[in-house]
Amino acid sequence: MTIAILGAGKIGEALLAGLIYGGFDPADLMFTERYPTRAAQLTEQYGVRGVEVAEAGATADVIIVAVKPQDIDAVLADLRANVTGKTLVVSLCAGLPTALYERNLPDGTPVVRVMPNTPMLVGEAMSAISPGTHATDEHLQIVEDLLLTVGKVVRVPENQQDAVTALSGSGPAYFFFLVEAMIDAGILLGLPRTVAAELIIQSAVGSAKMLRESGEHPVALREAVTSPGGTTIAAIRELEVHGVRAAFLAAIEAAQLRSAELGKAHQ
Ligand SMILES: NC(=O)C1=CN([C@@H]2O[C@H](COP(=O)(O)OP(=O)(O)OC[C@H]3O[C@@H](n4cnc5c(N)ncnc54)[C@H](OP(=O)(O)O)[C@@H]3O)[C@@H](O)[C@H]2O)C=CC1
Ligand SMILES: O=C(O)[C@@H]1CCC=N1
Repeated sequence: MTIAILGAGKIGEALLAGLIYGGFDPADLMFTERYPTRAAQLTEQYGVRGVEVAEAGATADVIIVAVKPQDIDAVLADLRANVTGKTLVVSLCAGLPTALYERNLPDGTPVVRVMPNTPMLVGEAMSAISPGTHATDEHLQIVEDLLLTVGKVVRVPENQQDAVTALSGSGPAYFFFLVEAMIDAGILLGLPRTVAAELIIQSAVGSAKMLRESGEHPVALREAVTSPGGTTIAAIRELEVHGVRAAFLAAIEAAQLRSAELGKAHQ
């Protein structure tokens, strides 16, 4: 099975690296990139061929679209004439519905919409997949197997993809933002930046492992840290006073609305 990744930017390169790390033969992979210097650098690093979108469309069994949603029209125009209705098309693009691809590609084209995230780079992606009209269970299985090499996969109805995008697609950015803010707090308290960073990053990794491995609800884990009359409850009170929970609800809702907007721009 040959796979072409269209747009080897942040998420496209993460997938390329992850697939190779997961055992794919670089000879079965190709990518497209607009700038020759970037393409040459990727070829040198991964041993994968850079090609034009037209060649990728004509030769690959699976096309994975990883360009920004704003760039999709040019890609569809280049693909249209070069794919057959049998090529499996996988979209990683926020907001873009499978119907957009189905309308612009040959009749019967199987399309699977995916929302991955960047922890793919370390084999810890969370990806959600949804079939378009012509994607069969077999197509979904192909995509699921590909993504299992770089992390976890869930299947969701397509109408949940904007919410997924807001939660796990953008999610790593919220955690990084939190870590950044906590390191700044360490600076405020007079700690050297390197020490503050080590304290917070290890606390983040340890907390994530506890969430995954203990099977406990986050509330129970937080309560176990929160001693009566102690330090943690003093901090939690400030988080509540500053509306941090409400800020997360509003922020994630805004991300969902933006995902839906990106889709509407291409209807
Ligand atoms: N970053 C993330 O965490 C996630 C991103 N996504 C989705 O993945 C997609 C890519 O995002 P991201 O990787 O962040 O963006 P990037 O801008 O890093 O990557 C997009 C890449 O596509 C290239 N490109 C654009 N048009 C073409 C074209 N016509 N032919 C070939 N290459 C092209 C761009 O080149 P150039 O640099 O020249 O513009 C760029 O290298 C988006 O649709 C996004 O919604 C999904 C989940 C998570
Ligand atoms: O910010 C974005 O639009 C993309 C989609 C999800 C994560 N990054």
